[in-house]
Amino acid sequence: MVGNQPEGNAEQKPKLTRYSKEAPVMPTAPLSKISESPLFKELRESVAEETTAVTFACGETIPIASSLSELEDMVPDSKELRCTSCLPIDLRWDPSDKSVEARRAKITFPLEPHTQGNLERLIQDMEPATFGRGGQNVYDESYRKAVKLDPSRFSSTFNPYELGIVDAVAQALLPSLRHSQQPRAVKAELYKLNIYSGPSGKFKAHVDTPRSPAQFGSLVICLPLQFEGGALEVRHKGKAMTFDWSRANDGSGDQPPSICWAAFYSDCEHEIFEVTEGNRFTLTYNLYSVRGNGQLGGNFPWLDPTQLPLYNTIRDLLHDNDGWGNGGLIGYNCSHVYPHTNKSKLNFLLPDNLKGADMFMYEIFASLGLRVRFRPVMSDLGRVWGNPNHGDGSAVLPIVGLSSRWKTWDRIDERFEESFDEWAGRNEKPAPDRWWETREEEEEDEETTEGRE
Ligand SMILES: O=C(O)CCC(=O)C(=O)O
Ligand SMILES: [Fe+2]
Repeated sequence: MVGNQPEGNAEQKPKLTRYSKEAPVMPTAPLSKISESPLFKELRESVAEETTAVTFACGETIPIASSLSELEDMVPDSKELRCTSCLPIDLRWDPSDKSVEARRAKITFPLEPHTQGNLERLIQDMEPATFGRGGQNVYDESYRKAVKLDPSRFSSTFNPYELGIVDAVAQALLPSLRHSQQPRAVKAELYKLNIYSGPSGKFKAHVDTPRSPAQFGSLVICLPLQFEGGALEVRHKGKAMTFDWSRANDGSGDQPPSICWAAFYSDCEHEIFEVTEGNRFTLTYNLYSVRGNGQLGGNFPWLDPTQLPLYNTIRDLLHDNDGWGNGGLIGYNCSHVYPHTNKSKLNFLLPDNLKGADMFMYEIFASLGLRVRFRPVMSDLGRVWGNPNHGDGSAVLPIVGLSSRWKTWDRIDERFEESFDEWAGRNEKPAPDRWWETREEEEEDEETTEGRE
């Protein structure tokens, strides 16, 4: 993300910094007076601190009442508008054996004792859960041991909207941006039913494959069944959040049976530790950023960037005239991954699909009148050639600010691959001279696609 200095008096008028056309190697930002200043040092340090402090995952536990009257009792104060409990959940599926009666292809959660046999039938009817590796769907029990069912084969009475889960996710992970043109909202789309069974069900560290550039996260709902182990750990920038739902939700302890849920940005690495016993039963949803329905209530939860800790630091830096001269560029490496391989989609969706700290930085820059643009920036190509295998075998393409594994995106934009090859000297064409760039002929386009200040 790049913020140009705002238009101001003649001295502060912005001017774009360019990299020399002759530069054949990876451009690095020229040191300027301003980038060496103590204020800039403070900014770098604060950004590093603040961006790791921003939330990347959230979750909750919702108790299940056995009946409508119990549900009413569980909410003693009628003024309590928040949805704090839910009713039992029915799940029905298409059995592989068509002669199976409908009542035998149905489970109610919390599990009714007479439906134990149905649970076993469901597991039999499910399919091995594959995952994407090197652009292909593979089944490898040493990496992922689970069974899954596609939504075309099951339906359930569970609805994450009714329980306020989607609203909670929107508030925690996708608050609306003041400087976007319209409010944004969250759409949750049912993706799979998964069962991780003991003794060795698991899903080792991975990043979910986004189904579209608008997908910003994943939602996992854990239904009440007895299991041991199987904690979900979500990681981002050296921090980890663990959601351990074993015992918590089957109602066998002091607590009522419950629904547990977690949502996280899709580029965050996560892992399901081994289920040692029982069945860990989850519904997964893809989360998309969509246009909101308006603000008729006048109570839309905008972010107020002026209240963010970094706001003052950046404002002071901009007002520090000594060093800016004819203006300049401030570069900020995004802390999450975006669909950087497709320039038109990147510009079309931004800033609406910005996540966590990136969204805060955008708001700060925009509220200070900076013109914000997004650029994929290459870095450290040696890592691509030197270490083609990373973790689960996928090649790593490091991009400053947009560090990503190839496998994260299903379709790699061909133009991007071509430029990448050119840049890396893999063919005869001259290497592109700039990645951290602004091209004169693109200026008009950018105004219409990105000029959202
Ligand atoms: O079941 C879970 O906790 C998460 C599942 C998961 O990571 C996935 O399906 O990609
Ligand atoms: Fe996942």
